[in-house]
Amino acid sequence: MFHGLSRKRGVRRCVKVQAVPPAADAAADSAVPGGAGRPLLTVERVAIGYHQPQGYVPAVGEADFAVRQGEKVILLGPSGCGKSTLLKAVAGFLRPDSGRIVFDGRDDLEPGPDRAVVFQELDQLLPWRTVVGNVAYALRATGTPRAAARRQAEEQLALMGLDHALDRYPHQLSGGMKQRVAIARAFALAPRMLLMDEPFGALDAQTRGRLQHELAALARRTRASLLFVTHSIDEAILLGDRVIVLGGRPSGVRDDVDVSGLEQPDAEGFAEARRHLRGLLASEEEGSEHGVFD
Ligand SMILES: Nc1ncnc2c1ncn2[C@@H]1O[C@H](COP(=O)(O)OP(=O)(O)OP(=O)(O)O)[C@@H](O)[C@H]1O
Repeated sequence: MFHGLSRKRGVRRCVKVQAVPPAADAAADSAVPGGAGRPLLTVERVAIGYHQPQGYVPAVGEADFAVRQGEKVILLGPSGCGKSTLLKAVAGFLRPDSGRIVFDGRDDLEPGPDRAVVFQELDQLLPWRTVVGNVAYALRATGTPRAAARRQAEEQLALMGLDHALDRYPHQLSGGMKQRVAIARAFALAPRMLLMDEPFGALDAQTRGRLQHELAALARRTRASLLFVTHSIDEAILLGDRVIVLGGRPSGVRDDVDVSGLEQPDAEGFAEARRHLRGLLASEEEGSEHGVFD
C-alpha cells in the first residue's frame, strides 16, 4: 500500500479497492473521477487461464477492482502477469473461468462498441480503406448513416490532427499517425469505456510523449472512462487517476494507487508515486520466477 500524506498537501493517497458489490446500475454511475457513484465496471474475484495441449495455464488468479464512470484506470505489472488477459476479458474476447465481470449492469459480455479497443499493433487498421474510411466504416457498422458517419469521422480525425491525411491509406502513414487513427476510430464510437493495450508501446519516445498528451486531453474533454495497460510507470502516472498494480503468478491485485492530478512529471507527488510504483514492481520481480520484464 502507498501511504502518502493528505491530498491537501498535494501528495497522493493510496486507496485499496475492496471486492465490489454486484451489478452496477447504469442510471447511477454519474460519478466524476475519484468521486462517489456506482462503478461502470466491476471485476469480481476473476480468474482466467488458457487451455494448452500440456494442460491448463492460469494467467489471472483472482483480480478484484472497479472503475467508475469517467475514471482513468491503469493496469501495471510485470510482463506475463495477465494485464492483456484482463483487458480482453473486459472487451468480451475471453470469459472468466471463475468470478465475474460486470459492465454497465451486464455480466454476459460480448465484444461491442460500448468498449472500444485500441491495441499496440500498428496494423489494426483496414489496409484497403483510407484514414477517413477506416473511421467511417466503424461508425457504419454500428448503424450510423453513411453521410453522418463520414462527417463524424472527419470531425474526430480533425481532433487528432489528421485532417490533412483523410484520404491516405494506412501504408502511407507513420506509426504515430496509425495509432492516432486507431484512437480516433475508438473515440468516434463514443464508447462507455475505452480499452487500450499498450497503444504507444511500438512508438518512439517523442511520438509516445505527444500521443500521451493528446490522449489525456481528449479523455478530459470527453470524460471517457479508460482502462489502459502499460509497462511504463511514468505513462501510468501521467495518464491515470488510479494505477492498479498486478503481480504474482497467477496474478492478483497488489495495490491500487491514487495518482489523480499528476499530469506533469514536475507535479508535486509525481516522484513519490514513481518511487512507490518502482518499489512495488521491484518486489514483484524478486518474487517472480520469470522476472518482471521477461
Ligand atoms: N493465447 C494464449 N494462449 C496461451 N497462453 C497465453 C495466451 N495469451 C497469454 N497467455 C499466457 O497468459 C499469461 C498472461 O499473459 P498476458 O499477455 O495477459 O500478460 P501481460 O501482463 O499482458 O504481458 P505483457 O506485459 O508481456 O504483454 C502469460 O503467461 C502468457 O504466456
